[in-house]
This record gives sequence, structure tokens and C-alpha cells, in this order.
Amino acid sequence: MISVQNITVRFGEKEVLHHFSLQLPERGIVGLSGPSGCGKTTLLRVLAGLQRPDEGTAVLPGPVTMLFQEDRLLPWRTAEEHLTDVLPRGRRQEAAHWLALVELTGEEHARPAQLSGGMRRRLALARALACGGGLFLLDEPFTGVDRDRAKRILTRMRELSVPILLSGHEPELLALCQSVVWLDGPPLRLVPPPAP
Ligand SMILES: Nc1ncnc2c1ncn2[C@@H]1O[C@H](COP(=O)(O)OP(=O)(O)OP(=O)(O)O)[C@@H](O)[C@H]1O
Repeated sequence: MISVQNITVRFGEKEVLHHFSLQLPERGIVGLSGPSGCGKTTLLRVLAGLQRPDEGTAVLPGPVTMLFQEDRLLPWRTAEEHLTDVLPRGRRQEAAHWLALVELTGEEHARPAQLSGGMRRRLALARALACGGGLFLLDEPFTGVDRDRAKRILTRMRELSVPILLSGHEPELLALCQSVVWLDGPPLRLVPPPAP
């Protein structure tokens, strides 16, 4: 079971997470939302093992895959190569599948500079999903992606049946999540998604 128990994170005088606990299901997409600066990235970083909490523990039985807010693409690699670089040797033919999932079919040979901001974001998402295993931590995966396209991609991601914690602000996307964690400062609430 993936969980954080009673974690507190401080940056100097600023307490960002306060005795926060969360258990994630074995599969399915959980949304993470709240105002800018409330601690979403900090929580994802704790789960990824990149930020040590001042108090409490994070329990992660397996590997994690993190999509950062920045795309972190390689300017000299094509879209297809971003996928084949992370896929194991015997699964490289899956590149087309992951590009199709994020609606980048036809852009196989484009380098990041030849893609729009939303296309680069989708490529970064495809790479994260392709290289994954374990828990996926996706920090605002749909920045710059139009809402209808993001909804279609998220619907396909639901079918992957893997555990995903995804931060975002868009209500229509959060409505497609299995549940939503709202970080709005203490008290923190775990609530069902709003009706579509
Ligand atoms: N390394 C750091 N040093 C000092 N303060 C930090 C650090 N990282 C984050 N913070 C502070 O912690 C708070 C939470 O930041 P965080 O990035 O987790 O917010 P967020 O909810 O992801 O915001 P956004 O939606 O804008 O991405 C902010 O007030 C931020 O200034």
C-alpha cells in the first residue's frame, strides 16, 4: 500500500504540509488539487523520495515514475527517440502506441523545438507513461493542452489501470479521476470528484 503517514514539511518558518496522511489505491487515478503554492509539488516530491519530510513517513513498496512540471525533453532527440530511449529493448515497437495515446501520431521525427508547448507536454507525458512501472506521479501533466484533448488522453490513461497521482486545476479533468485530494491548508480533505 502506497501511503504517507502524518508528514510535516517545513521550509524555514513556512509549514507547507502539516501532519498530512494519505493512502493511495493499488490502481486508478487520484487527482491532487488546490491553490497555487499549497504544496502539491511538495507532496509529489515526498512520494518520489526527492524531499525528506521533517516528520512522518512515506511508505512506497515499489518504484515511482515522476513527470516534473518542466518537460525535461532532450533537444537533439526526436519524439520517437524519446520513447525508444526509455523502453526496454524488446518493447521499442511500443513507441507508436504511446505516441498515439497522447495524440502525437505523425510527429515521430519532430524534435522538441518543432513541437508546440502542449505537444511537448504530451511527449513528456508519453515518455513518463512508457518508462513507468510502480506509482506514477504526474505534476500538472496537461499544462498547455486543450481541455477536450486532455480529457480524451486522461480517459485512455484510466484504462491503463495503474496507480497515478496527478496534480491539476481543471475541474473537468479532476472529474475523470477516481477521487480527488484537495490541499487547501489544514484541515486537508479527501473528497469524491465533482459530478461531470
Ligand atoms: N525548496 C523550497 N524552498 C523554500 N520554499 C519552498 C521550496 N519548495 C517549495 N517551497 C514553498 O512551498 C510552498 C508549496 O510549494 P509547491 O511547489 O509544493 O506548491 P504547488 O501547490 O505545487 O504550487 P503550483 O500549483 O503553483 O505548482 C510554496 O509556498 C513554496 O514557496
